[in-house]
Amino acid sequence: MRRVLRPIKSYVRVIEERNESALINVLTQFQSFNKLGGIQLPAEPLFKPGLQDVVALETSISLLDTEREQIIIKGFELIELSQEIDYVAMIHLLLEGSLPDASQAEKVKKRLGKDRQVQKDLWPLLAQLPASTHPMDAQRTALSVIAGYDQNLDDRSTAANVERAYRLLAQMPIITANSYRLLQGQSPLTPDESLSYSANFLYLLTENVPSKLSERIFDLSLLLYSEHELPNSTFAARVIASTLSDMYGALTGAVSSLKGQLHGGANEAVMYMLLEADSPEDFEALLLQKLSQKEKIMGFGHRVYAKKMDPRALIMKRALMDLSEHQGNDSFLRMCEAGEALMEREKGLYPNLDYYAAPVYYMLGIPISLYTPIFFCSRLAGLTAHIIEQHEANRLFRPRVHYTGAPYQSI
Ligand SMILES: CC(=O)SCCNC(=O)CCNC(=O)[C@H](O)C(C)(C)COP(=O)(O)OP(=O)(O)OC[C@H]1O[C@@H](n2cnc3c(N)ncnc32)[C@H](O)[C@@H]1OP(=O)(O)O
Ligand SMILES: O=C([O-])CC(=O)C(=O)O
Repeated sequence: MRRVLRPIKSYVRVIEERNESALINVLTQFQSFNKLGGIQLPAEPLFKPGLQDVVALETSISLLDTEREQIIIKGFELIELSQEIDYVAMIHLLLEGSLPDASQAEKVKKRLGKDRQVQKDLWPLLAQLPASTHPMDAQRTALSVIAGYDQNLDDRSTAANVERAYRLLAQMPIITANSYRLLQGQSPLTPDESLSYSANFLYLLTENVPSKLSERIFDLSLLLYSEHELPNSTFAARVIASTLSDMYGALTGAVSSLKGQLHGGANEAVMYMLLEADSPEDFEALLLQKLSQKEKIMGFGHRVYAKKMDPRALIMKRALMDLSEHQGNDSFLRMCEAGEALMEREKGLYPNLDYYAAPVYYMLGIPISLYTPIFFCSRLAGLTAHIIEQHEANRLFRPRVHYTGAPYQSI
């Protein structure tokens, strides 16, 4: 009897609280009771288009706490972290679970430096890709190739996976920048050992040793992109990892997911849109025209933040202000501000991180088709942590469907 009463009480409570995801959990319990011959309820289809608000898994990595407007990563808040630590410390936090002290930070830096050796066979292979290949597709191809060099591929233990994660974090910036160079018919660059992780990455992307300001802003962008709970790409990676497929396989799925314009691909789309306009007025007219044609405006809206500003966008906006002041050119800043005001007025929508990351990358001199690949390189820290967590406590993902096809008929 107690087993029957407990879900009824929870049902009443969640109805009162209008808590949808809790309601789903309780309905699941009711369904089990149905099966056990307990109380009878009409079968409720547990169907949420796009899995909106569905709690799909347990994680100790991160949470978007929308009520407190906080992005919690391993118990710390991302925006607070962005004022205190660099991207390398974030890698330590995500892979080791704690903020590094000075000697641990030094160790991670050394480890990322040591693991930079990319298999030389990779360059001739990537050079054979058609020149029109998007660098994200080159990233995906490279991941498949380097899987073949992993002597330990079937070892999904945490130790082996952490080792792999560090190696990928060390190599992927080099692979990303050099695959772009190869696609342009240029030869690969060698990393500059004297530079920090982020300065070296930016150097490989632009062929220029960055100023301190550029280095700081680029590092900040990597940190802000590094982890964000369960976006489509992270879910894709965990779904693949849940078959006990390896880290490279899970990451190739994540790259493909991230490439789409509704997700990571938005940062490139934002930049192409900004370049279509010459002035804030011109940009407003462009956005109004797109809205009148029911087009989505890239860089606005978010499944979880919905009608609130992505807190990361605010930090990137400040970075754009700093760069604009330093370079004596505020044309993109003024266009972005005009777009932001217009979208708030017309649609009640606010920018996400991609909206301000795009002009920041442009002003840092980075080629546009590398914006989403950079997002992937940064997100590798979070993605690998999620794949490790999935392999540590695995349950195969295998949901059901709401069938809308024809009913059974005999042939
Ligand atoms: C780092 C990241 O990956 S952040 C996301 C980056 N992606 C983008 O910037 C792409 C543009 N944004 C979007 O397409 C959406 O806001 C998403 C995909 C991010 C979230 O989408 P969902 O949660 O599925 O919301 P959905 O697309 O159903 O939109 C809800 C309503 O807001 C509108 N809306 C949402 N975003 C936008 C937008 N960017 N431009 C115009 N209208 C929008 C929709 O048209 C819809 O309106 P309607 O109810 O009148 O039909
Ligand atoms: O959380 C999401 O759905 C998308 C996003 O902002 C990210 O991956 O950084």
